[in-house]
Amino acid sequence: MNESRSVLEQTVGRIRALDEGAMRDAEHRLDRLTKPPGSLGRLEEIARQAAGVTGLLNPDLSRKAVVVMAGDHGVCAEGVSAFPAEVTPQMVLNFLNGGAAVNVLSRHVGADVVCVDIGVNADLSHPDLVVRKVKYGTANMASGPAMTREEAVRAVEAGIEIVEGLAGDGYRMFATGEMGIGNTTPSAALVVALTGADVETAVGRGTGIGDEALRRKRDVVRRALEANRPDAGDPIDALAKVGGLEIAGLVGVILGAAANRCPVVVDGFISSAAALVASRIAPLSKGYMVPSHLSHEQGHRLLLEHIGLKPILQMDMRLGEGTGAVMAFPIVEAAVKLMNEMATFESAGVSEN
Ligand SMILES: Cc1cc2ncn([C@H]3O[C@H](COP(=O)(O)O)[C@@H](O)[C@H]3O)c2cc1C
Ligand SMILES: O=C(O)c1cccnc1
Repeated sequence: MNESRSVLEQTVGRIRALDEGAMRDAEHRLDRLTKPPGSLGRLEEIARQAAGVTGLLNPDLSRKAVVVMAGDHGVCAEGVSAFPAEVTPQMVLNFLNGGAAVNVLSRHVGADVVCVDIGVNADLSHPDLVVRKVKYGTANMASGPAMTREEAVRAVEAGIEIVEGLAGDGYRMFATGEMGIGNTTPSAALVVALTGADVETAVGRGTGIGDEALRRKRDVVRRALEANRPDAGDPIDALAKVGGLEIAGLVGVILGAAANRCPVVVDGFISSAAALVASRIAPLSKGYMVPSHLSHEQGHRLLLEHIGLKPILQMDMRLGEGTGAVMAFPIVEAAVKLMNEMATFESAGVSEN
């Protein structure tokens, strides 16, 4: 029976609810620590979540990777970004040479950057580049589907397989990152298609477009939804018609992390659009998501509220690449350390009340 199920179906089938017993043990432990109950705020919530995700009170999350999915977008032809599409392959080389913001932050926190060509519109080669190219960029969604359903599933499965490989190599915590000029446009289209949000709220300035381009971008999203009529009840249909290859790859990263009982830290607007799709494909995957920051991108607040994720940081960042997610890695590790290394009232001889 199992052989006939796709990698995606098998992966979704492996995702379990968080470990209630481990979360109860975590709560009990947190309440014994030398502090007023609840006084470590979100750090306590994160520690409890880490226990539920891994099934362990003291998981070692020190091996961590940000998976940066790169892909191009046919919709760039409509003038929706402040930058030209050539920047996508140029930035991929920058990631591989260690010079992008996500590289600096990853070195700072001890994380590895895994850069994946899942749909860049150029032939790139580098010993560290993971090539899982589904096609040379999406088609222009303003006039037809960005990709076929089969292509979308292949991109999701590439993300799953990359995380499976990394988990096999001992990685225990993941972050979502992306690079793809134009990708705030499909991200916003997915938000509108799957949440019913209005275009004015969901579509923002991305890399920093002016008022005229913003009007054009909103019109492009309306045209894409009109031309493709994505099915709000079918997340893969929406992903294929108005999504992107790197967004699909990140859906796979999130589902793969959840199936492997690893926390996955979700970056900004584009990554959260992937998280929305993942949560619709596999509602249980939500428990494995750790929100990182509230992006400056306009639609992000609504998107996170819709998924039910409360951002940890608010730094007015709007870069993507996984930068906000990587910044949150040490917070997750700190939460776990507090739960395990602090003295309890008993062990320290501190009076409780
Ligand atoms: C040099 C540069 C580096 C980036 N790193 C991430 N992005 C971010 O900007 C893009 C999305 O914005 P839009 O939809 O407006 O094109 C994505 O590639 C995203 O990762 C960058 C953009 C630029 C220009
Ligand atoms: O929030 C993000 O991830 C984002 C916002 C604007 C441009 N690129 C990325």
